[in-house]
Amino acid sequence: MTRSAQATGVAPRQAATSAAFAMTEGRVALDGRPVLRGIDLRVTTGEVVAVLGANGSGKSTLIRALLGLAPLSGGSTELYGVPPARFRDWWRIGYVPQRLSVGGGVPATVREVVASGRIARQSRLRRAGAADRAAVAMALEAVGLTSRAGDPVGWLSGGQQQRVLIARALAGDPDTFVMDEPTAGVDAESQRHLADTLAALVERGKTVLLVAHELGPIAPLVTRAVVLRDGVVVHDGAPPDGDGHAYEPWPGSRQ
Ligand SMILES: Nc1ncnc2c1ncn2[C@@H]1O[C@H](COP(=O)(O)OP(=O)(O)OP(=O)(O)O)[C@@H](O)[C@H]1O
Repeated sequence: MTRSAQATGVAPRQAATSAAFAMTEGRVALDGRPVLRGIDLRVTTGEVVAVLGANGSGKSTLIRALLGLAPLSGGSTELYGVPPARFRDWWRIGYVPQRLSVGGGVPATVREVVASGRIARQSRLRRAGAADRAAVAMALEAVGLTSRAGDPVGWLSGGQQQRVLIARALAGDPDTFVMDEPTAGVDAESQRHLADTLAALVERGKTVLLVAHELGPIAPLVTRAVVLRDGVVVHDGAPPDGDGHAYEPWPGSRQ
């Protein structure tokens, strides 16, 4: 009897590419200390996943490992079915790091930082054009910073700088957004802007993976919570009721 896979000739591996991220038994050691201790995580298209956990539980390290920024000491991870080292479609990922790191007197304007989000979309053959300028203008509008476009980013508040980073990711129109603590230390107005921006992304079927201490106004948009404790996943499922602050202890968590 012929097996169905042989009969159809369809490789079973194809299903894996629908996942934006797929980590299997992922391990990371920093300074010789295990920080991630065997993480299995698969994030599929259209999910809005919040990574929660106490300080030092490994949230940022997980995000960095998923993007190939922190090398694995064990296990494997893939972006859209491809290991990070061989991944080329970086325009598909919009990464919003925890903080803007253009201090030290770099006089970049808000518009310039946002425009840098178009780089993965450009090539040596095609320089910035009307489509890029339109995407930057739309991204600035989406985060409510159009009127500050010409200002040096250093003049903006922490919450506004966070919005610049989000606009930079929006400008690239990626499929997946990865945000490291977009709500941390951010004023109420910026949090509301973030919630509105996320709602529009969700509407368009984008995938979102974000790290948070507390979810605040974005809580209703989150479809799944992954809770870390000491480098392992102790809950993967329904998001918390309320603002996401009550992640520990987690009812029914895997201990
Ligand atoms: N470069 C590094 N070298 C050594 N240890 C590190 C390094 N970066 C992080 N760590 C340690 O790894 C652990 C996890 O850090 P990580 O930043 O991933 O946690 P986190 O959950 O994101 O924390 P927070 O909520 O405070 O941002 C912590 O104990 C931290 O001290």
